[in-house]
Amino acid sequence: MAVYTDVAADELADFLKQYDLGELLSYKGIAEGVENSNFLLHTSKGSFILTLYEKRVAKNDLPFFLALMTHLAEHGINCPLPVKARDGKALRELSGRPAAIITFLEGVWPRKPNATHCAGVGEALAKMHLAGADFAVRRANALSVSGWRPLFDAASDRADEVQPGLRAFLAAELDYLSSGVWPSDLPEGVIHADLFNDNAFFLGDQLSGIIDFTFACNDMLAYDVAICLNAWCFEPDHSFNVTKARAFLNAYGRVRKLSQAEEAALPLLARGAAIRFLLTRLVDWLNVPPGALVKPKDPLEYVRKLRFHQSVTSVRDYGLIPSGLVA
Ligand SMILES: Nc1ncnc2c1ncn2[C@@H]1O[C@H](COP(=O)(O)OP(=O)(O)O)[C@@H](O)[C@H]1O
Ligand SMILES: N[C@@H](CCOP(=O)(O)O)C(=O)O
Repeated sequence: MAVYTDVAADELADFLKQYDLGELLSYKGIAEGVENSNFLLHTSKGSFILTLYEKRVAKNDLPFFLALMTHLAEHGINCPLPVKARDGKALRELSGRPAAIITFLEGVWPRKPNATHCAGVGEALAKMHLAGADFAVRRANALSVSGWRPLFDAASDRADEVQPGLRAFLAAELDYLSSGVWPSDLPEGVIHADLFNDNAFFLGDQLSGIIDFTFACNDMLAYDVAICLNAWCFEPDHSFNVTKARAFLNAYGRVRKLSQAEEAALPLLARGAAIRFLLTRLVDWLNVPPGALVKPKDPLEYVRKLRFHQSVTSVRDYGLIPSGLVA
């Protein structure tokens, strides 16, 4: 459950007076997510999500996220829209945190994703990549290679408390990934960077929309593919599900074809994507703020994923026939 900052009812009612959203009927903290404090609001005009931006989000980046959601929604991507207050501004402050209200998206995220869900996400991710092509605002990825070392430094002293040998494992992988092997010449654009199953909503097997753009940034499009491969294509026992990977990658490729270079880089990008989430989870695991209603996510899940990608040599292992080869 993620509520780091609580909001009192009278404070919220006052806050809502700045909007044209009617009267507050009820609100509650949302028992999901780990990054920000989220509340579901019911007003006389409908349902909305209130987000109070916390820890990892730099205030300067918030206009990027809000403008991106608006841009994507205007380009046919089903995602929440920031709600503007009467003064025309969506970004405000509440309980000492930057805050915004966004529209409520119908659907539920899949607790047990199947290959059809994976295909839906592949298609949506590729459409998002195309829709972001003419988004003019830029935001560098603060959690790419150069951002991993500070996370490691923040957690390394206590890493072995979580799993013996974890510190050395992470140090070796970081050394490898920062030794000049990380790609720099693949197609770039706006990436979601956190399209996990709790950020993709479905009605039945049909994707109804995507949420949570608080890690969105400019980076390699194939890196976003690698993040999803990790998030969607492993089983609860941490084995890789090649059927789901094939469904995801083929659906992505039908909308935006991966180049040969992008395909070839996938194992490396998936290693990077694995260590990025391993490290943020590890830091969070070791630093739960006292009193916060949050269930930190398991960093060790990503150790197993990382080991899998270390053993991959070809996209065939992901269920793909390499481009340029006849089936
Ligand atoms: N626009 C939305 N419509 C419906 N539910 C939402 C919306 N945004 C967030 N939620 C709910 O809040 C939860 C946490 O939101 P999320 O943005 O993932 O959290 P965080 O800000 O911590 O990353 C989601 O899993 C979902 O249940
Ligand atoms: N997806 C991340 C955690 C942050 O995302 P949220 O949407 O759950 O707040 C992970 O799984 O480590």
